[in-house]
Amino acid sequence: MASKRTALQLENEVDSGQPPTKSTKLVENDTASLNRDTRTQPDQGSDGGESQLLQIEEQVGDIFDAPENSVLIHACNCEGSWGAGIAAAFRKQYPKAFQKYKAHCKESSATQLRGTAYLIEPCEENDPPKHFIGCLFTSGGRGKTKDKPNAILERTAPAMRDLLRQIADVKGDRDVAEIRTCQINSGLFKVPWDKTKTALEEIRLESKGWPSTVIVYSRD
Ligand SMILES: Nc1ncnc2c1ncn2[C@@H]1O[C@H](COP(=O)(O)OP(=O)(O)OC[C@H]2O[C@H](OP(=O)(O)O)[C@H](O)[C@@H]2O)[C@@H](O)[C@H]1O
Repeated sequence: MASKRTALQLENEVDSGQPPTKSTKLVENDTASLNRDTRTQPDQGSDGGESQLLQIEEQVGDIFDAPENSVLIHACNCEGSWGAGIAAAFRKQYPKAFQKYKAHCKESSATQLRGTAYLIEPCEENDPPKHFIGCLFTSGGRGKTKDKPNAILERTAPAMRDLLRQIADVKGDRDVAEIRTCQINSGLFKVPWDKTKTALEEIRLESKGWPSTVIVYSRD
C-alpha cells in the first residue's frame, strides 16, 4: 500500500521542498500558538459542493469493547512504535496489527506518511478481536521528537479523510460496523481535544460511501 504514493503524500513531499508559507510558519510555532484560533475554511469535498460534514459523537466507555468489524482509530507516529498511552494497549491486544503498522512505517518516510492513514483489516489469530485498526499519522516523531502541536493538528483532518476514503473502499467487500476513536492527539501528543474535535467536525464527506459518523470514546 505504501509503495503507491497517494496524492496527499506527493503533496507532502512537494510541501517540504518549498520555502516557508504562512501556514508552515504557523506550524513552526509551539504550544502557545494553539491558543490562537487556527481554524481554516471547512475541509472541501472533491466536488466542492455542499456535502455533509462528518459527525462526531462522544461516549464514555471502553473503545476496545466494540462490536465485531468495528474500526478502532488512534493517532500514530511514523517511527513504527506503539510504545505508550493507548498505543501500548493496541500493541498488546493486536500484536499482528502492530507488525503490519511497523512494516508500513519501514516502507515510507515520515514526510510521506504525515497526514495519511493506514487501515489494517482484522488479522489476529488467537481468539481474535475482529477489529479493523485505523492508524492516523499525525506526527512524524514521538516523545521528545514529536511534531509541534499545530503541525499535528494540521495533519489530523487530512489523515482522517484518507482513513474515511480507505474505509469506504473496504466497505464494498466486507462489513464494517462502528467507527470508533479515542480522543486522538490529546495525551502524549499534547493537542487539546477540543482543537482536534473542531478539525474533525470540519471534514466534508466526499461521497455517500464515506462513514458519516465517528464515535469518540473516553474513559472519564
Ligand atoms: N488504555 C487506554 N484506554 C483508553 N483510553 C486511553 C488509554 N490510554 C490512554 N487513553 C486515552 O487516549 C487518548 C490519547 O492519548 P495517548 O497519549 O494515548 O495518545 P496521543 O494521541 O496523544 O499520542 C499518540 C502517541 O503516543 C503513543 O506513544 P509512543 O510515542 O509510541 O511512545 C503513540 O505511539 C503515539 O506516538 C487520551 O484521551 C488518553 O486519555
